[in-house]
Amino acid sequence: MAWTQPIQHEQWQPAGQGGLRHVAEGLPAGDPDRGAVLLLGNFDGFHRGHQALLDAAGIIAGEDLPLAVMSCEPHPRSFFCVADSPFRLTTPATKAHRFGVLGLDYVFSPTFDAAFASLTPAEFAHDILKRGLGVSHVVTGDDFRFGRSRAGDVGLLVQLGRSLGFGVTRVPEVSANARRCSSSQVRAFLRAGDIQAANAMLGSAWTAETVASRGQLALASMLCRPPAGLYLCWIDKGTRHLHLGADGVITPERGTAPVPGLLRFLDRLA
Ligand SMILES: Cc1cc2nc3c(=O)[nH]c(=O)nc-3n(C[C@H](O)[C@H](O)[C@H](O)COP(=O)(O)O)c2cc1C
Ligand SMILES: Nc1ncnc2c1ncn2[C@@H]1O[C@H](COP(=O)(O)OP(=O)(O)OP(=O)(O)O)[C@@H](O)[C@H]1O
Repeated sequence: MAWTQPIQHEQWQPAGQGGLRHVAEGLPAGDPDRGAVLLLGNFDGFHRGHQALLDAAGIIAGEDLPLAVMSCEPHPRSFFCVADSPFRLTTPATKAHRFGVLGLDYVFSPTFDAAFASLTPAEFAHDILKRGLGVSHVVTGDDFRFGRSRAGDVGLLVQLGRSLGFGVTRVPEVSANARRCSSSQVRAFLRAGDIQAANAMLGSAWTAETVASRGQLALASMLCRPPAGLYLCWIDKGTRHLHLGADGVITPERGTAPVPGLLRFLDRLA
């Protein structure tokens, strides 16, 4: 699929209807999705660093092995309450939609709660990756941390994989314009209104979910919010000039208000 195209015309489907399999706890013995190559991380907004992990995983999986991604809900940042304002790049629905478009076989989406957060690195590797999902291989970046208090790093994961019988691939850092690609940096660009820089790091236009709110159209409340202003957006089948208010309400410069769905931010005009 042409990931680098700025606008993708795939059909929007609400959460749970995209055909992507959601695995919350584990896969039963004999399940065809056991033995997958699994990307490890949060993957909020699928940026170019994440794409590099997917490319590496695709090569390992080839034609034979299932390809999957781990992405917890809620986002660990929400669980640990480290965010004082909406920060997410994707709603659960747009995230699932993106994973479906990328051709993954399933998303492992455990509930990130106190019990999950307190798993030790060894418990995560043994109970979740090996026994629960039966992975054959996992793929991470160089800074992946896991387990209680972020105690596990990629070196430990390699050791655990060796003793438990799954492979580990560490993908080198991917940068854009001399900055490490990261969801945090994309959020910072969006909050500064630098849509082009955010999109360069994402590798495609930031795709936000819009919802009906008190008779108006608004950005989904969990989403990171660019500053109030006029934006060039792609919606449905064409570009529109849309005002974004400080409260997240979206109004068209002219014409009828768009209906709730996907809004792709292309540039900030004013
Ligand atoms: C099983 C498991 C347990 C985790 N436990 C913690 C934890 O106790 N504290 C923590 O800060 N991160 C923990 N993490 C890491 C978080 O998923 C997340 O990567 C981390 O909070 C940093 O998020 P950030 O990379 O978005 O800053 C755990 C991850 C896994 C897979
Ligand atoms: N620029 C990058 N290059 C290579 N791997 C990356 C890069 N960014 C993230 N990864 C890897 O992708 C996986 C998912 O990472 P994660 O969801 O934490 O993304 P992130 O962009 O680092 O997010 P945040 O900025 O919120 O911490 C992890 O294994 C991580 O190491």
